[in-house]
Amino acid sequence: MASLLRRPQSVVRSSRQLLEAASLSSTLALRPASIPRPSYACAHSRKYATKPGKPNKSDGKVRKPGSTPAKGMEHLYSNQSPMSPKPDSSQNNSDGETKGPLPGRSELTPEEDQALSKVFDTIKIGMPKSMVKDVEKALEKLREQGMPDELRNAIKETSEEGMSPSRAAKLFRLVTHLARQNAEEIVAEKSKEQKKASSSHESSSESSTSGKDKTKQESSDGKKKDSAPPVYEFKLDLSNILVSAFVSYLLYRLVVPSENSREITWQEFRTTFFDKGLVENLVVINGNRVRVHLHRESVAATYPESPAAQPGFYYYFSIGSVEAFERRVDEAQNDLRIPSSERIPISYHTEGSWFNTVLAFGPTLLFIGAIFYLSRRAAAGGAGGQSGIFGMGRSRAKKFNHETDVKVKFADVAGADEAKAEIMEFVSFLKKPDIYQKLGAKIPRGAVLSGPPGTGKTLLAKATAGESGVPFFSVSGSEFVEMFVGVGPSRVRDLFANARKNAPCIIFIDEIDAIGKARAKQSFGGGNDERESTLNQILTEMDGFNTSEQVVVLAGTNRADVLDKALMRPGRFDRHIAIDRPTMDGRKQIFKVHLKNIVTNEEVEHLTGRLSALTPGFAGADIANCVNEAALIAARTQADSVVMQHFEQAIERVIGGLEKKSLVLSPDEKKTVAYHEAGHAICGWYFEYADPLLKVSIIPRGSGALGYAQYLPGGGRDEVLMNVKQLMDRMAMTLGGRVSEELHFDTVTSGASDDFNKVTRLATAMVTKWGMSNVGYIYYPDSGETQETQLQKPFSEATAQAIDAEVKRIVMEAYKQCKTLLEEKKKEVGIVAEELLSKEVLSRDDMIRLLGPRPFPDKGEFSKYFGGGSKTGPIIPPPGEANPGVAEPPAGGDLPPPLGGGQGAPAPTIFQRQEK
Ligand SMILES: Nc1ncnc2c1ncn2[C@@H]1O[C@H](COP(=O)(O)OP(=O)(O)OP(=O)(O)O)[C@@H](O)[C@H]1O
Repeated sequence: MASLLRRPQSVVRSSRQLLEAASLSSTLALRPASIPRPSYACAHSRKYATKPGKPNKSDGKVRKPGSTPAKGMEHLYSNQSPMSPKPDSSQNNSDGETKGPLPGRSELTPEEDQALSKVFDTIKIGMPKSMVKDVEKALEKLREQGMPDELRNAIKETSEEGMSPSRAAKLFRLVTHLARQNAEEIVAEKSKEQKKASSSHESSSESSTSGKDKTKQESSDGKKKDSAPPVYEFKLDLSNILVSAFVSYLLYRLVVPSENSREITWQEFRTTFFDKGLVENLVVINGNRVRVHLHRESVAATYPESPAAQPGFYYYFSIGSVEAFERRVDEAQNDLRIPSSERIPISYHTEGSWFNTVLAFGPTLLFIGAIFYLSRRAAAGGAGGQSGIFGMGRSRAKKFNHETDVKVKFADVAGADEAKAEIMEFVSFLKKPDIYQKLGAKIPRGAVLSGPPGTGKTLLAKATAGESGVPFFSVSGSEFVEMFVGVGPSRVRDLFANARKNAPCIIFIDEIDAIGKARAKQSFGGGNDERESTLNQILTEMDGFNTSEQVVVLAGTNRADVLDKALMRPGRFDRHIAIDRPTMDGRKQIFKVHLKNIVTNEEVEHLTGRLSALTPGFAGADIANCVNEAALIAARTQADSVVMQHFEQAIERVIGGLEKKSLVLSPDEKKTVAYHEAGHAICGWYFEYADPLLKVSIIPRGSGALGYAQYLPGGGRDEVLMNVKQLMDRMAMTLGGRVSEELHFDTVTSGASDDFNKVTRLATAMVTKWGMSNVGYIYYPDSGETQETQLQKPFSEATAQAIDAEVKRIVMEAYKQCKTLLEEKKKEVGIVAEELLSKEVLSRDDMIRLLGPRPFPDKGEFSKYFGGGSKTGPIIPPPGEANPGVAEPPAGGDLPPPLGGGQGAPAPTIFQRQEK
């Protein structure tokens, strides 16, 4: 014990901290853990102090009043344990107090006494006085009754041979026992004192009547004390001290390596111990370290102050190799002429600390643990363990519950009436399969919904699930593809297995082209095997359904043309539902759907009509975005409701891109842009078949557009066909910008490149696709349009030259047409350009004001929504348009092609800035 306590200062320090922490703890919940049982008993005895229970004199045991020990715990409070003192009358005085060490114990040695005092002194610093008293009492008790031999031996053993789990457990048991015994005695003493005090009290009250009142008062005080809730007072007893010190020591030993050894050099070893004959033997540990065992008595005599005199203390030194060490020891012994019979014995040991052992086996154990855990997880997941390692093969499909998640109904999908009608059949099949089955009809397996992005394919699939009230599994084609081989097919299997379990249900595979692309005839390098096997698995699964299984597979794609033929055959995706960009009426409906959530006071019919006329070529997603954008603009300007102007700004922004406030043009540049745009505007105004002009602007927008003129193709009608006259007028109008520059300036700029691109595309299409030239009635696909044209042109060199010549001729014709007009209308161009320079934006009403009404009647519903007296004035950009939170929309050049399946889109003529 002495050596244990004497050694590290830090043991003392840490034990003190532990005690302080325990004493400061105020919550009762924490106490049972930090306060050992004897203290708890103390508290209880105090509670009943005014009326103590009668101690059982017959067995001399001290017990908590009113309590009997629990079954099996009797020995805890008996004196029968091996460490308990045997009742011995010779050692008890009349008060029953013990004198001298108890049996099984021996007195503290002076060193132990000194070390303990040191520990207790440190503990006492800063402690409340009442506690200091207890600490002193505890030490006094230990001095009086001595240290149990068993404990002393265990400590000695530990300090000599090191700590081991069994020794730690033994020490802990012995120390706690000692502490408990000590506490019991203190409790007994206290109760005795209290008993004495109360009896003397009674006698004094009997003898003196004058003291009656006082006694009453005191007894009432006592009652008060009794009735008051028991307040626990922390008492520091020996058990606290010892247990805390011991726990601290254990912790300390675990964290800090043992200090009962010290490294020395060979020279020190030799001069201090070896040459003086103090070495008993040497132990080589692990071939790299030598532990020096000394003759303790001789060391104590030679160096009384040295720690080496203490048992369990060792010096050690490091060695390079065992051979070199042995040679050195031999040489040293030879020098000292030690006879071979008396030479110092050297033994060899291999030692490994717990920590090293754990460290050595740690990675292996971790690895085994990880494998075990992952294999269990893999086994647990997936159908029949098919999910593969780490659950990788499990399907990533999200399951939407029809009751909670899928709230979409067909009413939410506007404008896709044909597609809705087609898909409705699936709904009735899922709802009432009997109608079909009783007639022997086989139900379609699935449908591919194809169309441009944002046209509502996913929405339609969700609506199908919502209407039929079945679960909906949504997964993207790309989620099947992983870097591991076999994961794709495994996920497909899992998805279909899940779907079968949840039948009737709908599986929706979005972007199926990611896996459903036509399998290559010959594969270069075989890189697509995984994708193909995933596709094969889908084919197999879809074949595998029997006719009564109510699982419908819907797929969405933007590229139905690239899908594998096998996927589209009857029995798999039987139905092919094309969803195109909405028509004017469709857009109206979609606007109505999305306007439901918007606060606006505009008349809905007029608003939706005008907006749908303004947005040809917009898909449902674009419309949803426009409506939201308008609401954002309105919010930014702190308007109470969203008005037409906000919607138009939103559309303009989507078409033309974000306004570029930061781009400041020089006056010359601005003038060029104004005349360029005025050229377009005049052409649009005076060509009979040109698209009616909506707006001209010279505010820079988007990526590189310095100004633009916006037209309404087909006058707001959905144009299905375009004739040569319309095409020529459109091309001439597109060239109006450059021609105007030529006519008004002595040089031209690079701003017309986008116009030339459009004109060339139109002229080429007229020659190669629409049979409108001398080349003839031939269709030449664009390069890359089909697999064949990817590598070679579908026409000869001579035809190529002829095509070039024809394209050039058509463009030149359009140029001439434009030049003739603009030369004639040079004055009007000037008027519009100057107005543009002052106002920056001109609307149709401004044009009417400047040029008079357009000389040709407007087509379609144009005049209904854009006729004179339009409800809106020119669109003035709101202050601070720049909105960093909204993604920049595509530039005008990225708009849908001018002629895409009969849908003429409003490609504004854009004055392009030269890209560096
Ligand atoms: N016909 C429509 N009626 C109402 N809203 C629509 C319509 N079409 C599209 N939308 C809106 O556009 C959003 C996007 O549509 P959806 O995700 O269905 O497009 P998609 O065709 O699946 O696109 P992608 O091909 O890129 O996957 C919808 O959430 C909806 O707000």
